[in-house]
Amino acid sequence: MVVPPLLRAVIMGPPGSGKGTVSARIIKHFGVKHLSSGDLLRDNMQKKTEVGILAKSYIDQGRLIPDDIMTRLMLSELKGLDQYNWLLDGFPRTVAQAEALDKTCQIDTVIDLDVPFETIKRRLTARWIHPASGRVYNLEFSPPKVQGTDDITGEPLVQRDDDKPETVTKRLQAYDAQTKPVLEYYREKGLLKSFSGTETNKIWPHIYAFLLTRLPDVSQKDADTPR
Ligand SMILES: Nc1nc2c(ncn2[C@@H]2O[C@H](COP(=O)(O)OP(=O)(O)O)[C@@H](O)[C@H]2O)c(=O)[nH]1
Ligand SMILES: Nc1ncnc2c1ncn2[C@@H]1O[C@H](COP(=O)(O)OP(=O)(O)O)[C@@H](O)[C@H]1O
Repeated sequence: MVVPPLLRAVIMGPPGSGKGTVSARIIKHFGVKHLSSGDLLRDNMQKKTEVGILAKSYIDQGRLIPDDIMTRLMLSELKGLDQYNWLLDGFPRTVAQAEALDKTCQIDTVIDLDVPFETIKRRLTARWIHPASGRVYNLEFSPPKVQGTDDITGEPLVQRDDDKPETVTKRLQAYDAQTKPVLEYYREKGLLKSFSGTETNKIWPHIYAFLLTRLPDVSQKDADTPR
């Protein structure tokens, strides 16, 4: 029997482009492991670890965490996922990170969410999260069932400090300067698959169809509309 190779995928896109939202749908349908650099950093900040304390000073300014720290953190987490299909979200964000990742494994798919900056700015001010799980809500697009509380645990939702308008502008500048070159890096390797649009619900069916060429849908079989 021929065993298909494990999925080694990355999801990219500017802050607020929907990486977390789309990742949750990918996990639900394709059962892959998800590793989000932002969730991992927020977890470290909440626990006040050495990395967390250091990361906070960068994140609050809308700046990227230095490559060596970020790469060490993510590659050490990835070691535990060796046997699984996985999806990286928020890493790599610089060419140096992408090169370090290439030294440890072979990425085969890069999903790029190409969403205009104007659309994003509006979304981020309405974003609320459940820090413990990384679940994401939006007051207009995907509100919680009960205002201010997580649907699953009933715990309070919070707004991210770095979703303030002035920090969002800095994060978008960092994306342009440091992360756009990563798109080029993967484009040249023939791995980049871009999905353009302003609404996640319109982009998602294309991503779903694309991934279906690689993995079976493991979610409930009777749900014929992929959501
Ligand atoms: N209005 C609107 N909001 C969306 C859409 N897709 C995602 N969002 C919300 O936009 C915010 C950013 O999405 P998120 O998945 O966290 O993006 P990420 O920063 O790339 O991980 C969240 O509050 C989402 O609920 C959409 O199509 N329309
Ligand atoms: N790969 C990375 N390299 C450097 N900094 C990172 C990386 N991933 C996350 N960060 C830091 O954490 C912040 C939040 O990341 P994330 O939650 O992925 O943002 P978003 O979902 O809005 O794109 C970033 O603005 C950045 O400061």
